[in-house]
Amino acid sequence: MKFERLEIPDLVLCTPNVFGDERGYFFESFKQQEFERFLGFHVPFCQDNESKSTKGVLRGLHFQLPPFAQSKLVRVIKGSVLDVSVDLRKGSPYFGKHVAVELNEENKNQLFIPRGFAHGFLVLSEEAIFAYKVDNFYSKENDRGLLFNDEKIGINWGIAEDQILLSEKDKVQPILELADCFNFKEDLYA
Ligand SMILES: Cc1cn([C@H]2C[C@H](O)[C@@H](COP(=O)(O)OP(=O)(O)O[C@H]3O[C@H](C)C(=O)[C@H](O)[C@H]3O)O2)c(=O)[nH]c1=O
Repeated sequence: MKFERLEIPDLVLCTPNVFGDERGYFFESFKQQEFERFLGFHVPFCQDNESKSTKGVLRGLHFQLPPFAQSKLVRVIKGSVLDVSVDLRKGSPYFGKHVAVELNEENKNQLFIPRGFAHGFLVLSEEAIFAYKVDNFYSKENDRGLLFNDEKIGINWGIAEDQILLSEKDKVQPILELADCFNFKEDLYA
């Protein structure tokens, strides 16, 4: 697995070594030892999630409030998505900034998104199967979100808004200025 820090360095792009042969392919999708050696800390993943969505679906931007905040290790099993992470950590030099990367079944790239970020993705292919690990259990009461088209964040989703399919919840998420829930700290788990 190759690891690469992105423009917001706490976001880590992970590219697996894929072994192809006449049958198809094999790759190790997660190996705790090498993952944590790169990060320099333990990530207590405790839940795996999977969702399937059709073209134009946008899920996000979501996060959970502390102490239920979640780090995520996300990947696309089928199709292609534009994956976006927004830094919500007060005190971070990147507060309110976002990083967008394409994750798809061809590149098999994964993205590690630490606690303190809002996360969402737009489906670019006809269908996408999205799978991810989280390091804190789901807490409906602490599930929060940001508006996908908040001008203060300024995400270019690459398609007209009337082409985007949102859940009713995601149509009415608050704006960045109301997000006052994370402090930037060196130790994610302090
Ligand atoms: C996230 C989650 C949801 N649910 C239930 C709650 C609802 O009845 C149903 C769909 O939930 P929701 O519409 O919040 O699902 P997504 O829009 O895919 O939410 C996810 O979207 C973005 C991409 C994220 O990064 C988060 O992981 C997560 O918020 O699954 C559970 O039972 N457990 C869970 O962990």
